[in-house]
Amino acid sequence: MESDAHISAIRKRLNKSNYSSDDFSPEGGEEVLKFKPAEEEPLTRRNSGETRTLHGNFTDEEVDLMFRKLQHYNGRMFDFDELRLTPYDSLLWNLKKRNRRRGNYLPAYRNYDGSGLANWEKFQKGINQYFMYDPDDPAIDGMVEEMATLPVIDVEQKEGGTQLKLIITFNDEGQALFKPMRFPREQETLPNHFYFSDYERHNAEIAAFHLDRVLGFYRVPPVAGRVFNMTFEIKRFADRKLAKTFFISPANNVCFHGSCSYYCDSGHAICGHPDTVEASLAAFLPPEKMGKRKTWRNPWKRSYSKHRKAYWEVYDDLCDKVRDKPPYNNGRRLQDLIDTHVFDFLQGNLDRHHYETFRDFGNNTFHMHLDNGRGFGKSKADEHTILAPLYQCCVIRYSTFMKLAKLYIGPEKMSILVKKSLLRDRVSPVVLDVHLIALDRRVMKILREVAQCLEKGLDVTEVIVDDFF
Ligand SMILES: Nc1ncnc2c1ncn2[C@@H]1O[C@H](COP(=O)(O)OP(=O)(O)OP(=O)(O)O)[C@@H](O)[C@H]1O
Ligand SMILES: [Mn+2]
Repeated sequence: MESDAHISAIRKRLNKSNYSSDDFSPEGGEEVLKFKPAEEEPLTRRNSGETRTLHGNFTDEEVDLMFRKLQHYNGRMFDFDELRLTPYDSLLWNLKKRNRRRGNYLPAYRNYDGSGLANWEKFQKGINQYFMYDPDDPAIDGMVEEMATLPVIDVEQKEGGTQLKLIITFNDEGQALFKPMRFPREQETLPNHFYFSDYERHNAEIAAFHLDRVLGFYRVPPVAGRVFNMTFEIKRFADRKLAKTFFISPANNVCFHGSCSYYCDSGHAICGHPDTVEASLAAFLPPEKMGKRKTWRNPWKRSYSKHRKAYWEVYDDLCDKVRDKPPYNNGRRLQDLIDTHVFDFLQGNLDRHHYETFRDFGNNTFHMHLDNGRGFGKSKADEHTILAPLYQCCVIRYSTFMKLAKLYIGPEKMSILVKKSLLRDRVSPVVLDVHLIALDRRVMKILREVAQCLEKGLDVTEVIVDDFF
């Protein structure tokens, strides 16, 4: 079925012109990016200001001292000289291969024959107890390409949730969750806006998928950007209720607003230019009957009120309670929760009120990172409190620590790796460089929190926990 579409997807993937790698010019062994001066804060200037490295040179004495102490403490686990020479991909591989546990797959897919499946079916079948997808599985890139290109055959509004979302069905019966572009990439979160009243960003959903992949987490369902023709690809397939919300704006653009509990009126419409709109498409997870999910309240959830603070914002002993109770009292889950917050700190996402796991996998499984639309909104400010679980528990997973340490030491930097990954998307540049540079700064800040935990005299093995994940 649809084998032509699959082959053409593969062909397109191999087409190097999709990767505008010309943007990268080697200089001094490090990849640097030329971009116009006058953009943002001064970064490392070279050649009298003409060329600047994409990444800021973020270093911190506390972090450097921590590395020296750790290397002295255990030169095998913390060999930072070796780490500098190890390519990031090799580090990911080395960390992964230490774990011999294979993990279960969703039992409902056991009898699905692998051959003849569409890529989206292979993705669903391939969901593992320890990862949402295998990055080396060609079905994953294939599915991403297909979400960006396959003809649409149906559009539905997704019920529930606060903002408009559509369920898009493609002609191979795969489905994706659609979030539209609301404003240009230059527009940052307004300083007086609460995170819970801010619009979601389609490009944050795309960037989160790539960031998660660079981190070697594989906990975000694949997301693709796509430019939609609102008339032919959305309105044409909409039911009466949705179709009725389409209109032509005074500027002669096609707009629609759908129906939902917050931003679904003509004052908050999604408008095309004149009839096309960018959107993010997240691969659909298996239906409940194939992969039942469990929703967990984040213990470090924010208050979602402009008047109240959450417990953890006032007291710093929440972790004492959390770490003694299931599911965080044994196994991987506390480290997973802290990974979630590391991930959110990097993107600047304050909106992680809940997270989900697959019931079939029990408690010994990864946290799904769905709903990342509220990150990448502020490039200059870092929301330190997103790291509260890290600095209140003083725990970080060893593999996560080593990945961040590598990206701190370089020469590969998170900004460059994420930028390269994002170049593959159709709506590239997915985020502006200022947001990528912020990633490097945040890597340093996470490590500084770890350094401060160690300086408290806590045992290294209690702070940097090696659970082999
Ligand atoms: N890729 C996906 N496949 C299937 N369901 C998904 C996917 N991503 C998210 N969902 C589900 O869709 C629901 C709403 O998604 P999301 O959280 O992005 O919307 P929201 O409007 O921000 O909701 P809320 O306001 O509750 O945060 C969630 O319950 C989630 O379980
Ligand atoms: Mn949400």
